[in-house]
Amino acid sequence: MRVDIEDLDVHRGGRPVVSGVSIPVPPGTVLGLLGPNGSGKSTLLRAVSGIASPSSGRVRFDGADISFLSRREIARRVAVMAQEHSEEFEIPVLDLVLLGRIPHGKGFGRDSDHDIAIAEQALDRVGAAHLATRSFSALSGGERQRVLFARALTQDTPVLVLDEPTNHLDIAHQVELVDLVRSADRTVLVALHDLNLAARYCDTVGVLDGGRLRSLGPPERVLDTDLIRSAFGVESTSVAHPRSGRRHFIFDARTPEPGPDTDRPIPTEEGSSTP
Ligand SMILES: Nc1ncnc2c1ncn2[C@@H]1O[C@H](COP(=O)(O)OP(=O)(O)OP(=O)(O)O)[C@@H](O)[C@H]1O
Repeated sequence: MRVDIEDLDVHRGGRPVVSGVSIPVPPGTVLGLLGPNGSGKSTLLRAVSGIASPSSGRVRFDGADISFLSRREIARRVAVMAQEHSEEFEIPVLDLVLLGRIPHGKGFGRDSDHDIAIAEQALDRVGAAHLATRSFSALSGGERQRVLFARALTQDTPVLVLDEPTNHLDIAHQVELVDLVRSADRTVLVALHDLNLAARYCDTVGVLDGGRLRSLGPPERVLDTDLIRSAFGVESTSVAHPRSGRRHFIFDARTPEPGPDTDRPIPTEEGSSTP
């Protein structure tokens, strides 16, 4: 399913936090949203999921403006894995994952064998089958994250919205999750802080800064040391990955604030300094 974000403005707390953002996301591609804390990534994703209402502009799923879709119609198109979740549910993991089937159900009633099979398969895919009978509230941060991803997969939507999905995950599970995202054959919008992960897994990256889209395009075109300096305030070195040859960033130091100390050399680990 195609997602189009068109000239979107979103206000929070009476001020604009997303301004004039337009991003076309072709079907089956992965868009990575990058940007410093508070740059508007979550707010943009909330608008794409129909949770936050834009003050102007629109989001379209295959051409349909989501402001004209019912909650159920939206939930059949997009599954959300939010950054913060208040789910201190004392319910078994499998039941939580089965909540993902609600938009497909005909009302309240017993879960069908088909629904249970989909939920179990999703738990298996995220390596959490062994957690099925545990209480969600008793899981670790990374285990919760994987269960919530299983719930999003169980919703079986053409679009996935993931807000920092690798938060809390150890490196093996980070790699596993992004591989799963890539192989899920869905249209994915994902907020990430790890620029190297984004460069490796996203077809397109959009860099937000102060609510505005600063740059949009393939990671190899968008991400460079100048952009990292100006958007994130960090000095970096770009190196070719020894095996893949892909560009990889090593982060060196915060860019000095402009002012009288700007010319001070940046200290390096060895104690020497670079001008
Ligand atoms: N409910 C709210 N009321 C007031 N301001 C809000 C609200 N939600 C978000 N904001 C503000 O909107 C701006 C963008 O926040 P948002 O969470 O979208 O940023 P983000 O890029 O996802 O940040 P992070 O990387 O820290 O998760 C921030 O300045 C934030 O303080």
